[in-house]
Amino acid sequence: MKIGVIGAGSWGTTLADLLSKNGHTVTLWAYEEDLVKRMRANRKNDLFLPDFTLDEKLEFTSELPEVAGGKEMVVLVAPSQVMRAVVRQAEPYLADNTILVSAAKGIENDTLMPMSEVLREILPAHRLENTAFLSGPTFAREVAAEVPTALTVASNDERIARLVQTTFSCHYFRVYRSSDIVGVELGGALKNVIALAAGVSDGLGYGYNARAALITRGLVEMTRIGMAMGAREQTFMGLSGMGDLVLTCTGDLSRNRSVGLELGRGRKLDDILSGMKMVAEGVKTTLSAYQLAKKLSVETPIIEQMYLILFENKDPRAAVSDLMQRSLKAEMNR
Ligand SMILES: NC(=O)C1=CN([C@@H]2O[C@H](COP(=O)(O)OP(=O)(O)OC[C@H]3O[C@@H](n4cnc5c(N)ncnc54)[C@H](O)[C@@H]3O)[C@@H](O)[C@H]2O)C=CC1
Ligand SMILES: O=C(CO)COP(=O)(O)O
Repeated sequence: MKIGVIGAGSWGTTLADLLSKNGHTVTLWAYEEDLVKRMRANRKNDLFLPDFTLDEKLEFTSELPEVAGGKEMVVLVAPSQVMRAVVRQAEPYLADNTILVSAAKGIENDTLMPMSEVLREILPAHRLENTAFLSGPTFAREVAAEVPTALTVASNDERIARLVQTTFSCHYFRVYRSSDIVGVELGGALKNVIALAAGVSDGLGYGYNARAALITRGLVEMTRIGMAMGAREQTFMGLSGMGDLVLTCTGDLSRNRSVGLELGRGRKLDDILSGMKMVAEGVKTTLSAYQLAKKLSVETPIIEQMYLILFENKDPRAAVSDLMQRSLKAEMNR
């Protein structure tokens, strides 16, 4: 297949490399023109995925018409807050039957939309059946190193899900199918908020008990928001829900968990973010998730405390104390 990948961060670069190794003809678009020049010269993404030499057949561009035009599949891997702008610019160049695969994990600020709703708003109706959403426990560096990985693709159209599944799957990358788009993409977006909280807890020096509690109760909050948005409860028990939540709350490769760790150790958010080239999607998604939960009248105490730490400067220790001293309840798992 001829495939374009929009976004040469660590995940877009890794997926482009994988697809090229799978035998497809792949063009990777980077936002940074200089990076394109260096990737052409060195076959390395020194900004976002150093240490890996990219497949020799992979092509690079900074021109959207080149990555979008004449492609059977285009993979969207820009950060979620800029996805709308990037897709709007690329859309006019897409062929009528191009399949779009979104791999971003976030909820847009202001509109509070997951990526499927953003796409529904900006794409012409005929494109919507040709979309799929890829999510799951997938640290880019591990996939680039060909470590066994499993994840989920969701689409309304079973044929599209099957096609994406076979296009991406290989001996180290196993893709499962789902028809629950909102569940799959919200799992990936909301787990980042809980990963920030798990990082805060570890940064404060709390132990494994606290982390296990955050993961378990965090999953309940994710499920509640998801169900209020029309997702299936069962989806949150899968790779794109619990799978990605466990990975990101416990894995030291997580950027979101790292930001939380630094917050727990007492650093200020602006300070932490100013030293990062990469995106920690959970920061902006916390604001969206907090507002979305309020709008849907869903109880999400961990997300609320994470919002207060990030956006109202609340002391992390006070946030944990407030979580612990809420009124005592029966254990409700949804
Ligand atoms: N890195 C990972 O392990 C995984 C990341 N993801 C998701 O993939 C999406 C992309 O993240 P990463 O590849 O990790 O990015 P990254 O953090 O490695 O790099 C940042 C990316 O943002 C792009 N960017 C910054 N400003 C931009 C703008 N104004 N317009 C267009 N692009 C801009 C940069 O060019 C670069 O591609 C995110 O939603 C992330 O949650 C999903 C699974 C795994
Ligand atoms: O989504 C991811 C793994 O599935 C990557 O997590 P971070 O964005 O926290 O690094």
